[in-house]
Amino acid sequence: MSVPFSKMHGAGNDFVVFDGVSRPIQLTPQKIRRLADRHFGIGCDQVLLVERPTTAGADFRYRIFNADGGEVEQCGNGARCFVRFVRDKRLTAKDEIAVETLAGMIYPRLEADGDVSVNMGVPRFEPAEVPFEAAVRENVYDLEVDGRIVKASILSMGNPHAVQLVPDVDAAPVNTQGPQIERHPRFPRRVNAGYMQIVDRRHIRLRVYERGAGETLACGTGACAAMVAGRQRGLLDDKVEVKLTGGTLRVSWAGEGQPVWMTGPAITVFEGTIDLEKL
Ligand SMILES: N[C@H](CCC[C@H](N)C(=O)O)C(=O)O
Repeated sequence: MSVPFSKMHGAGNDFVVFDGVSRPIQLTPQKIRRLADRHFGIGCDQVLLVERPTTAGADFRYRIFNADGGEVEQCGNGARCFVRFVRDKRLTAKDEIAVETLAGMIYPRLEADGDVSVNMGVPRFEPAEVPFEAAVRENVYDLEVDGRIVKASILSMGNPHAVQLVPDVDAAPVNTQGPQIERHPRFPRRVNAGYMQIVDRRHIRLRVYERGAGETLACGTGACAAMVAGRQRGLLDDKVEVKLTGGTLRVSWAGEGQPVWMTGPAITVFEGTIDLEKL
């Protein structure tokens, strides 16, 4: 049975998006891996499935599957593409949408210039969210990797992040050390490994080795986590431009207990149909 999909990206982090509202769509981990495969499938970092909400007050439920087939709690670039998708598919006429995710509610908003802003919720540091005591100052922890100690800010944007400060992202060991951090024994649900270079108090450069996807051209929750980490260390102001390989995101955070806002592009590249039974 052929199913329509949209191929989309947010700053180069790319997605295959399905409408599970108009008709139910069943996706298994094996089918997700095939869909995400850049040779045997369509190719993407994550697959997004839009569904009817299961909680009162939500307009939609939005499910996120990494290229490795695992379902995860949150995806920032995906949330922006979700808004573009439901508006273009006329599944809603709202500008601000209440969206249910595994990490709780988020509230993305379509801006007049076509960009999308997302209230990504309050960053979390407690042990239930990250497997470290939150007593450490600025949430910077020692991680032993390859016999050496690396210092990383550990926090959750609904999904777990370990963010390091590096002098030059171009020279950062994203694809050698990143996989080791992703699967570090201190992270029972694995983790997204961020490498942040501070340009000045309002500009950072960032690369992320994503849990379940590898290095992506952009990571929205990673951009939020990096900005929070930098701000907690007293190195960043409350509004920051995050330059990633695939584009630039704008992140703002007023501080402890406040939500993080992220703004950036959401692009539909092409539409297609695919027979999921043949995958
Ligand atoms: N790899 C992430 C999910 C996608 C996040 C990223 N694509 C974003 O834009 O936030 C994780 O396993 O938590």
